[in-house]
Amino acid sequence: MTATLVAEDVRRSYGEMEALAGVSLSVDAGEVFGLVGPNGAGKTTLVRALTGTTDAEGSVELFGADPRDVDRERVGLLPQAFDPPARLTARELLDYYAGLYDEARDVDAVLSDVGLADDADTWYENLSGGQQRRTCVGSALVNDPDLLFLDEPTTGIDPAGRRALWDLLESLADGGTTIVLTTHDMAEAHRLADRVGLLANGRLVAADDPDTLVAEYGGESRLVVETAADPAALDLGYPAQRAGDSLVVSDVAPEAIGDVVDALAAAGASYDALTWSEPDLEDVYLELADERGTYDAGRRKRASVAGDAPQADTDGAAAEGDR
Ligand SMILES: Nc1ncnc2c1ncn2[C@@H]1O[C@H](COP(=O)(O)OP(=O)(O)OP(=O)(O)O)[C@@H](O)[C@H]1O
Repeated sequence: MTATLVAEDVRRSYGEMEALAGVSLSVDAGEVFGLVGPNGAGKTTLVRALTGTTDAEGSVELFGADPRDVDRERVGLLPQAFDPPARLTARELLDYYAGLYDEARDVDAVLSDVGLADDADTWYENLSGGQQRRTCVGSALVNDPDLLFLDEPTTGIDPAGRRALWDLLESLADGGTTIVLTTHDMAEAHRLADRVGLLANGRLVAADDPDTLVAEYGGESRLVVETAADPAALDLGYPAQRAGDSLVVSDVAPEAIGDVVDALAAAGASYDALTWSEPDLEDVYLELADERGTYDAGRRKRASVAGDAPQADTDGAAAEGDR
């Protein structure tokens, strides 16, 4: 497989602040690479370094060349912050961007791809936030790029529109387009990305296919039982800890849920609800981005303000019950 993008030891500081602390990354032709990480982790700075729109140390090559020397017909970029002229219609804006390229796609086809066929003649300023974002996505597609950078493309887009955009990105990837996508939506990253990279404090702390990341870092399945019962008085056969109004029972396989129900019945413990969930990419994110502590601490603080502090437990997973 040929690498479309190769970055080595990319560093970028703003004054004393090290936004990128040495990121190395390779993305193959036709691959979709999802970049996730907390606010301020450096995702946008990395996209800018990879596209040559900010100066950075280290080396970046797109199609074997410096990003600033690459034929711009081959690259599409949707920046996170994009503020096109407000008094142009969606069609006029895409016409304008299409005019910057020697070979552009048919603008009506792009408008249709991003779900704007019916609103194409509305001024940008009169489009809703989600429609504006669709217009911006369209502007990154007009040159039919071989390599597409999308910095939070679905922010503000409604669920149906988001899924339509996912379908569009999947069809582009199926057609061979290489895509680098940043997102805070873990379902989006899992669905679209062949590999997900997690950036934290300017460092890529993991990069792998989503299922491998979940298996490696997602932790155990959880059975959340809404009950006042004391776990010490139950013989559940699985580790259980209290989290607010619930017991979180770990590592119960779906076929063993009945055993837990039987154990609750045997102890005469009543419960209001029972929810089983598998770990997912969000658990990986919380684990690797070191956000689990922040999340739980926030919950403990809110609960104690409400006078109902969840009981702290040994591994800090006190409040996982209602995720
Ligand atoms: N132009 C700039 N001048 C000074 N500091 C900057 C600049 N751009 C980014 N930073 C800082 O660099 C760090 C990384 O920012 P960046 O925008 O890359 O994060 P991000 O992961 O994209 O965040 P978000 O998820 O909020 O979009 C932050 O601390 C930010 O304040």
